[in-house]
Amino acid sequence: MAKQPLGSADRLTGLVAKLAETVDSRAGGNPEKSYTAKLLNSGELRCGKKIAEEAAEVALAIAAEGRKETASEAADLIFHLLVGLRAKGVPLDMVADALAERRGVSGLAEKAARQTKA
Ligand SMILES: N=c1c2ncn([C@@H]3O[C@H](COP(=O)(O)OP(=O)(O)OP(=O)(O)O)[C@@H](O)[C@H]3O)c2ncn1[C@@H]1O[C@H](COP(=O)(O)O)[C@@H](O)[C@H]1O
Repeated sequence: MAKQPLGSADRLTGLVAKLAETVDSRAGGNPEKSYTAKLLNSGELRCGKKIAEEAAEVALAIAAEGRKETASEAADLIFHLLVGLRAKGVPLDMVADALAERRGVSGLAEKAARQTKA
């Protein structure tokens, strides 16, 4: 079966932007009423562990499950990544800066430059 392309990110970025606002709004909230508040309250280590767990689930889904399961695990990972970034105090603009700096630089060229430096 031909693999579908990623397609437009417009809808996803809009939803991620709203989710980021929700995550921000939950900081300092009641952990008994909000999973986000509970996770943020649990600290950076716990948030980091959840991201590792969710990332492993995405990896397993990509390797061995269907597209729907993979999309669902990816959504979990995006949510937990936002919570982890909030827990760490890393604004999305900083991630945007990191991504923007790499634009147009081939991953292979970047790796070769690192190996020359080492
Ligand atoms: N997108 C999500 C989202 N994705 C996943 N999850 C939760 O993430 C949790 C972790 O999944 P697991 O399978 O690891 O469950 P678990 O083992 O019970 O979790 P842990 O005890 O290990 O933390 C589940 O309880 C999911 O419901 C989410 N919880 C919240 N959101 C969004 O955040 C908004 C605010 O949620 P609250 O903060 O709960 O009000 C929601 O309206 C959603 O838009």
